[in-house]
Amino acid sequence: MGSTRPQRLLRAVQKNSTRGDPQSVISAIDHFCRHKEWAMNVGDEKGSILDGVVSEVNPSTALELGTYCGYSTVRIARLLPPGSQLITLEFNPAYAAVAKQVIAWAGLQDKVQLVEGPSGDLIPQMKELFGVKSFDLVFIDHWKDRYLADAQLLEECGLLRKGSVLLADNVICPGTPEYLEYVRNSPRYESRYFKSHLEYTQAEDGLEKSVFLG
Ligand SMILES: Cn1cnc(CNC(=O)c2cc(-c3ccc(F)cc3)cc(O)c2O)c1
Ligand SMILES: [Mg+2]
Repeated sequence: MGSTRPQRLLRAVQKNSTRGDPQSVISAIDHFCRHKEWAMNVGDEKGSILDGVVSEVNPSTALELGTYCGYSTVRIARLLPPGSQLITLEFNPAYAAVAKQVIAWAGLQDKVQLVEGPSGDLIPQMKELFGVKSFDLVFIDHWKDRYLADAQLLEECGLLRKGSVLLADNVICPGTPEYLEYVRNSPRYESRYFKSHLEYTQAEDGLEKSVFLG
């Protein structure tokens, strides 16, 4: 059985970055994806926008939907203040296994709770599993046809408070039309589009930042 792309990405991290140095892990993944094999990480250009939003929100409790190889998990966790937690949900066990090792290599395992399973089942368990009251920031980057359902589920489970920020990747490419329509037209959100490019390409993509108004 040959290696998978996530496994080759992990090997590139272990070869080309310094253990315990998150920035070097981010750079190693970006180099691998730009020069060796494209992979669906949020990437460096959209990643800088993500960094800005994380720094602005300065979350005590953050949620990520869609871990993949842990690239955005590392980007977010490296900016979290001491004592804060990032919970990241991944459906695919093979991705979760790689992400766990990437997060550990970056030395961020104490700030991150990686949970395997379907987001639709796990979101209603966040309070009982992790004692979460509400999320200050949610980075949405999983299956594009789950964005709307999971945003509404977060509302219904009382996991959003006045001022909670949703940041959604890929709202143009591959696109999340029903989610965009919802957050841009709902009186419960103040939404703004950050124009960018699909990771490691010149195709248009962007992030949608939506503040929950309560
Ligand atoms: C299988 N799976 C596990 N997690 C997921 C969720 N992520 C995506 O689907 C995803 C896809 C793309 C993308 C793929 C092909 C293409 F031509 C253009 C864009 C980019 C992204 O940033 C993504 O987050 C999918
Ligand atoms: Mg994405």
